[in-house]
Amino acid sequence: MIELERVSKIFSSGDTPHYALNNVSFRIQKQEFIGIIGKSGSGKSTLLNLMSGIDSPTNGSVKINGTEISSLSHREMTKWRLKNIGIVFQDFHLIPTLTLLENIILPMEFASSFRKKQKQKKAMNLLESVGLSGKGNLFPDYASGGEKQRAAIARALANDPPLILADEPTGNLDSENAQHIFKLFEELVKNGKTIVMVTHDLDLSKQVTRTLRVKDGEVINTLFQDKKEGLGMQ
Ligand SMILES: Nc1ncnc2c1ncn2[C@@H]1O[C@H](COP(=O)(O)OP(=O)(O)OP(=O)(O)O)[C@@H](O)[C@H]1O
Repeated sequence: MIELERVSKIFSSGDTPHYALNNVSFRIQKQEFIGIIGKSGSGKSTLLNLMSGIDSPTNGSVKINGTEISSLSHREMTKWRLKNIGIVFQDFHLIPTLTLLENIILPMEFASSFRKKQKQKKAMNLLESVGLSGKGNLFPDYASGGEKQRAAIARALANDPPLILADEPTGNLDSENAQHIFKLFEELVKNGKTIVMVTHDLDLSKQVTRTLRVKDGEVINTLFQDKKEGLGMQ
């Protein structure tokens, strides 16, 4: 599903190049639930931004589902991303002037051939699947943090992408809501999605199926989580 080969990302400040990522290679299979962990500034968000095509690598190859995404033009990338990747942010990024339901319909307006009624129905189904039945007419400002994040996840699923990338999706939530979001992700993985989630939450990072640890721009090890036997090094 995801294949990074010798990927580097260099940001230049003045004359000094800064390697946000340095020669990173790994693969992620379909239906894995990956946690990306590491200290602040280690390169986690940069890694996620390269996988989503929000940013492009200085060197190396990023393939998602066989597509070399850095070879896509900006226009092609936008179109491709709408169908292939759902993105969930720590601070939700919901549009405040649209209701939760309208926020979920929005990505379908750009990428779905559904008629208006079908889009509405799909959005209602998604709302129900994230436990927000009856909340579709709420504006984001009147929804709780957990509700906003669930709506943001429903929006990420609107065009049924195979891959969900989430940057600190539980960072603004209390532990109970964080667990709800985590359970929702687990359910999505069971139903065929692949999820890559940056997290600072150690409890959650112990519950995913695999962890990539980023340190100073390098992915230094890969831990497999076997729920019965605990963590084991690959
Ligand atoms: N656009 C940019 N220009 C210059 N430097 C950048 C840019 N984006 C990130 N960096 C630098 O690259 C490094 C990695 O940043 P990144 O945001 O990926 O870290 P992170 O692990 O996600 O941190 P955090 O956990 O605090 O969000 C940092 O040193 C950061 O300052």
